Amino acid sequence: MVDDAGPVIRVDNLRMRYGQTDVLQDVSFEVQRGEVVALLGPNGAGKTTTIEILEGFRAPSGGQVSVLGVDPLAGGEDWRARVGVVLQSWRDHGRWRVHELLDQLGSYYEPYGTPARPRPYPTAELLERVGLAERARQPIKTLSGGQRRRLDVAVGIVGRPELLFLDEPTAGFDPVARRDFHDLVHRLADLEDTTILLTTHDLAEAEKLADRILILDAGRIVADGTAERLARDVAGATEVRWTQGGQRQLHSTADGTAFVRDLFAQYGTDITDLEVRRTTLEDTYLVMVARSATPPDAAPARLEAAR
Ligand SMILES: Nc1ncnc2c1ncn2[C@@H]1O[C@H](COP(=O)(O)OP(=O)(O)OP(=O)(O)O)[C@@H](O)[C@H]1O
Repeated sequence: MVDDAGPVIRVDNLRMRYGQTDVLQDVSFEVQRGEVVALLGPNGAGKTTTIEILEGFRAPSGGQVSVLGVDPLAGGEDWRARVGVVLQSWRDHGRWRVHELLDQLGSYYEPYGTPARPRPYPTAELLERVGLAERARQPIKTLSGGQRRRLDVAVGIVGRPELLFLDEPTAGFDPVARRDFHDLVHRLADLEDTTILLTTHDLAEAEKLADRILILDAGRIVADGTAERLARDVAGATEVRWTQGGQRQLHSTADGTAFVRDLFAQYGTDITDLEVRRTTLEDTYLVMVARSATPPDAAPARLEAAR
């Protein structure tokens, strides 16, 4: 029985152990319908393992997982048809033409179409969306690395999924392909109400795409919130730099505008070389990951705040 009322993803105290090594330890989070969530973390943090468990490709060692109201290990064909997965590059079927692969995979979704969610995505429209329209008749093995990755994205969304897992989707994309992909994600989320969980090492990309950020480090969730909230928690959301009396000054604050107003009210023309910069997700991420590596009794890591 599929439950559409609750969160699309619910993870409670998820644990994963390979041999003697705990790879995930008490991981808990939820993803609501229509949310775009970025799962970030250093190499080996457990991101792919988490996603593979949510996709039903791996059995966890402990805890509860529910995806679209179903335990992924027990998900049937109708459940799988609602979930899109962008895996590592599509290496089989190299002799097939691009459109043939999408036509073939798309036909599998036909019985699962509804008036509100026609399935599959028409191949021509899909190829247009992922920027492969001109490659439709080309054999897959002749595509470049970035073009294959675009095809991977097309394969992931051909069934017009309600929930889409993207594991490092833009690895190998050129800047134009990356921007097109960002437009596509916004379109899927805004127009098709697709819930998206993605991993990426590109923090600017995560900041641009995600409604919410989860940071996983050494198998534990160390942060969960919007990029703005995490920035405010770690330091001020804004960094203000200026020169006064020949000295360079730096201050982190939650409200850059109010701070700058006060600064000018107090010191007026003594202030020169003013720069106001929002704390980026990269700043926040680096502090969060450094903090989680710090022993509990040591002083917490903080962004530098002079003044
Ligand atoms: N099948 C397996 N058997 C044993 N250990 C594994 C297996 N799969 C993954 N691991 C280990 O689990 C840990 C987490 O791996 P995972 O691939 O989930 O990390 P990740 O966060 O996706 O990393 P990356 O950013 O490098 O892709 C790593 O230490 C990895 O070596």
